[in-house]
Amino acid sequence: MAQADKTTDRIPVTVLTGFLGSGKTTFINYILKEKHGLRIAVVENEFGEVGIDDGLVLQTDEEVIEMMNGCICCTVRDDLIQALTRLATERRHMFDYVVIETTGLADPAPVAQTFFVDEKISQLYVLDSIVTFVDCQHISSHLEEIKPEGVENEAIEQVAFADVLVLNKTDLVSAAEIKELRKRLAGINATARMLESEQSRIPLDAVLNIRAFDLEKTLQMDAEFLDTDADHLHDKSVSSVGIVIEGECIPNRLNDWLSEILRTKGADIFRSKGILAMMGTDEKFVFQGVHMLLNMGGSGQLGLNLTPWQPGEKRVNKLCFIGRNLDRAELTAGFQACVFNGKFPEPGSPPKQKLRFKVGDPVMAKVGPWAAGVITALWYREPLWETGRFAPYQVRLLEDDGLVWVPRDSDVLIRARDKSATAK
Ligand SMILES: Nc1nc2c(ncn2[C@@H]2O[C@H](COP(=O)(O)OP(=O)(O)OP(=O)(O)O)[C@@H](O)[C@H]2O)c(=O)[nH]1
Repeated sequence: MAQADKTTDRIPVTVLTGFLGSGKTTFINYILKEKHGLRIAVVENEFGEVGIDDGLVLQTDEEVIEMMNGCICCTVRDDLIQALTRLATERRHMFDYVVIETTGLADPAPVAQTFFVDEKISQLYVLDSIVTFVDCQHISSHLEEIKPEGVENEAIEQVAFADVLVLNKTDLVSAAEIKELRKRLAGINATARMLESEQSRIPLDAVLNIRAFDLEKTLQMDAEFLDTDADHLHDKSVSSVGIVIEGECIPNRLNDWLSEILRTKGADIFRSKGILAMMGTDEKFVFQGVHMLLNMGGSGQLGLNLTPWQPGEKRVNKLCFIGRNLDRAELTAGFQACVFNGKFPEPGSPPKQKLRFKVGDPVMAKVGPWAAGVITALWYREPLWETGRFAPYQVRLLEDDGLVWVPRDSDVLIRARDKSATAK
């Protein structure tokens, strides 16, 4: 792959755009891991009261600059100009390519415009291309959204301005849906090259250093492209709620709460993400939601390998929700209830139901496959379970001495065992 712009010595820039959750940060992490011979500086911009992406971008030797609090296409454009000027003047020896990740709600046009209308920036940088990520599962609903008068549909703008369209998350849709989507996207942008990907994995030479941005073509599509006074309006009903709360989360409560709000409000919650402290582990937990789809796990499991919570370090949970008509008080209270407040709930009384087995009985328990065990407790409960929640049995498994609890006294989950056959 070529190094910097040899002819002019200007630094090439790729602008990454694409609706919330389409796979931009996944792509950034992919390029930071790949060997491509380029030293890349990454500029991150996030829409959201609480910055999460700086934690979700892999730690590398590359330059990563985070710009927060506002949309790169409007309020922080001056910050972008300053950051790019500083990079080129103070740290020029450290990189030869720039990738800018815009927020999922950014209109790419004003960002692209910066490389033509700002004199200094246009001398230092050349806009290589606008690469737009598309979440194959969710893009259609965002393209169809009716906006208030004068407010632009960001998803359409992002597709319209793309030099390359990356149809990501092909694992979540059928081949027929992809074919249909290709037609629809071509209707908005007939000239962009389309690539398909899973986990944002695309050949890097198809998106970096391709010199695809064409000012003539852009001006034909949008005659006001270079007009710095042309204003654009964002949809004010879309906002973000950031939550920062110290403490440790109770895993099953958090899981139930997140699943419930995404199940019931996922149409309006476009995007959710967070970095969390969980009881019983020093590992940081990450959750990522796109509408109703939720991905949650230890940072290792998600391939992020964040530095674990250190001894003495305050465990501060950071979450961000972006969507339409969000209820800040309800979201904050809901999360607060998932954080352990130092008090264990009262146990309450177990149900009056008569159980089939007693302590010491040999049983087979369904833990994936059936496993032999012995009943160790009746009406078992975990200390953090809500008041009145009990499991009929706790069972010690013979194979590894592990303890499990059985949620129902039913033959589907627990059966009598012939003691002589498998007892330890
Ligand atoms: N199933 C599936 N999930 C994916 C794929 N690519 C990314 N994801 C997941 O989608 C979620 C959002 O991905 P991100 O890369 O954070 O999206 P983004 O465009 O940076 O999102 P914003 O920062 O909100 O604009 C994460 O949970 C990813 O792991 C894919 O190809 N298939």
